[in-house]
Amino acid sequence: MTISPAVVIGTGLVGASVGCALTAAGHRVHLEDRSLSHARVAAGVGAGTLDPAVGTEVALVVVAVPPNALAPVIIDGLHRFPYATVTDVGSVKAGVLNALWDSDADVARYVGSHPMAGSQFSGPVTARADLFTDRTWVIAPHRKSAQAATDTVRELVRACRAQEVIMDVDVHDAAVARVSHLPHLMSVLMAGRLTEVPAEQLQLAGQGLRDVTRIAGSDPGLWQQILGANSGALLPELRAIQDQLGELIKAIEDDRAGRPEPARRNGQDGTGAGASELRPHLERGVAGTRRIPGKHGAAPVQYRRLVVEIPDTPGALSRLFAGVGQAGVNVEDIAIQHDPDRQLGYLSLAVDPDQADALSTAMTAAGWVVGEPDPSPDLPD
Ligand SMILES: NC(=O)c1ccc[n+]([C@@H]2O[C@H](COP(=O)([O-])OP(=O)(O)OC[C@H]3O[C@@H](n4cnc5c(N)ncnc54)[C@H](O)[C@@H]3O)[C@@H](O)[C@H]2O)c1
Ligand SMILES: O=C(O)C(=O)C[C@]1(C(=O)O)C=C[C@@H](O)C=C1
Repeated sequence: MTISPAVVIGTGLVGASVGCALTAAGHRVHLEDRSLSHARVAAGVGAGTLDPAVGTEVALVVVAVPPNALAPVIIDGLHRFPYATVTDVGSVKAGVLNALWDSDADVARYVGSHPMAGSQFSGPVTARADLFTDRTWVIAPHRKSAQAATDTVRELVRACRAQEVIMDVDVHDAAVARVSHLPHLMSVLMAGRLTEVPAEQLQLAGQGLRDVTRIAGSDPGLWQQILGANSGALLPELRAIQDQLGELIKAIEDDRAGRPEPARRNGQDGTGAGASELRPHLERGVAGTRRIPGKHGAAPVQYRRLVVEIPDTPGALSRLFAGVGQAGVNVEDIAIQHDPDRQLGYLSLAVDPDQADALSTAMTAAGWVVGEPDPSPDLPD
């Protein structure tokens, strides 16, 4: 299946990243955007050329415009590029397809798709050729999609080094309500509360808060369109969370009421009837995080994390990784926290649980200060 030359319409974060990935894979990419400056910046970061494509030669059109603009731009693309497969990267699929059924466009050449990769940023300046590497990319053929069109989109996904998942349009929209849109709103609510927190208290913000609020920094205009396009699937999820929030509040109220007054004042653990009601909520959270697939879409793997103190000096990281390599251990993930008071950081290494003890011993013998391996299995990222 050939995907060259390709046209990317909408050269913001996702479109320019597609352009960069395809260009890096050796394909010719023509860029279009209603904002000429976006297209220019996209070309500047290596997403493709501003030269117009010859309509009859184009093999693939990737539409990466905001949700409300998707359907008309796809329809226009099907008309202007009469032999091309047209796909889009929109976050919600059913409404776009319904609009296409109502049009006179050659719908057989359209196969929708959705890379499950992005960021809180917008525009081509933040584009990255590796945005989709190893990330899931949903392909959602419909009942009239030509097999050749689906195969062309599969080739696009391969060229962007993503992992394809073929899924029905409605199943996709229900899934993203749960794994993308509801999490987004939870992050928004949490981050919104911060507007009422005094600045001196915000100084205490740690990584947990940053993890929970990152995506709340996304473009409200884009998300208003995404959420509006998927409100049917989203509302039951929101109501379920509303119920669970009520249960959580009650559990904490009962916990509080169950503590004898001195224990409550001293902040001690309660022994009253309500004291145990909170725990199932916390355990359910742990169970949920463990269901998130691991790297490369594999089954969830519970790694263990070793925390190694690392001096803030040149070459320290490379010495540390050389030591890990000599111990024959593969590092699955890393994270660094900086000590606010001392000139050192803490490097957290996620490794196979069977190798954690041996690595800890080897690193300690080599002079590193290693925290005890966390006895509880790590949760997947
Ligand atoms: N941001 C993410 O994390 C993410 C991830 C996956 C998919 N998506 C989807 O990708 C699409 C693009 O999102 P983004 O984050 O790249 O947005 P963006 O704002 O970074 O880019 C959108 C681009 O489309 C252009 N545009 C708008 N209307 C147009 C039109 N009618 N014709 C031509 N160009 C037009 C804009 O000028 C802009 O350059 C959306 O449909 C979104 O749902 C976003
Ligand atoms: O910001 C990120 O990390 C994302 O991957 C964003 C994310 C997601 O929720 O997974 C958001 C919306 C898109 O439709 C796809 C990806």
